[in-house]
Amino acid sequence: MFISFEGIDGCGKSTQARLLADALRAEGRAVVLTREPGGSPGAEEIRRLLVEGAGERWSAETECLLFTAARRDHLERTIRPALAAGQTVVTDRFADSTRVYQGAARGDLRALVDRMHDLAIGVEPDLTFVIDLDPATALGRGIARGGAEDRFESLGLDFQRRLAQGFRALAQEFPARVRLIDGSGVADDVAARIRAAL
Ligand SMILES: Nc1ncnc2c1ncn2[C@@H]1O[C@H](COP(=O)(O)OP(=O)(O)OP(=O)(O)O)[C@@H](O)[C@H]1O
Ligand SMILES: Cc1cn([C@H]2C[C@H](O)[C@@H](COP(=O)(O)O)O2)c(=O)[nH]c1=O
Repeated sequence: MFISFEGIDGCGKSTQARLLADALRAEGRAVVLTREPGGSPGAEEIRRLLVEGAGERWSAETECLLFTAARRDHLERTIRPALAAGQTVVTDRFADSTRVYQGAARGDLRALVDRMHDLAIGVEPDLTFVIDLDPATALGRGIARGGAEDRFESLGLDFQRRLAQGFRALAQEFPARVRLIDGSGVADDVAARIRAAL
């Protein structure tokens, strides 16, 4: 089974991906917990170019190409081999992030995103959890966490609001696969909502 977690920066998806992977392993399943951009050595190199790059280094179009290239490597080197071996794959972000970040929030590039996806990726998760959290709360969690903001987190509250809207719209666009999960409250409460949906 192939499961992805999606949502705005700081919504809690890494925490929830880890909790779900731990819970499935405790039930005896073999689970590969991975992330995007990254999840394979080559894709982690592309991640450094993308996420740690300076402010306006890349256009939204170039970002779309780079995220897609990273995803192709992740798919070839990590996701497909794990699924072929009968393992469950839990990924922190996948193609929906490109649909929302590059396709909607950074520009009106959804047609390009879809063409790149069809050309180079062509698969979707079986199930996607979108962690839905108020952007101000997510920003507050990020500030409490401390450390360096990444290039996208520094784009501000209005950008995060556009993202949140874009992620909610995914649940309507892909109702068979995408589940919107209320991300408010403590992590264990959010995890319980995810288990109920699973
Ligand atoms: N339900 C929760 N309540 C309060 N704090 C939380 C909750 N879930 C996660 N956090 C904390 O909020 C911060 C962001 O969480 P996490 O890294 O899981 O989010 P994320 O969506 O993966 O963020 P990013 O996209 O920025 O990597 C972390 O410090 C984490 O410990
Ligand atoms: C896969 C993907 C990611 N992004 C953005 C979203 C985040 O701001 C960063 C990744 O950082 P995280 O803390 O590991 O979530 O990259 C994007 O814009 N497009 C994508 O396809």
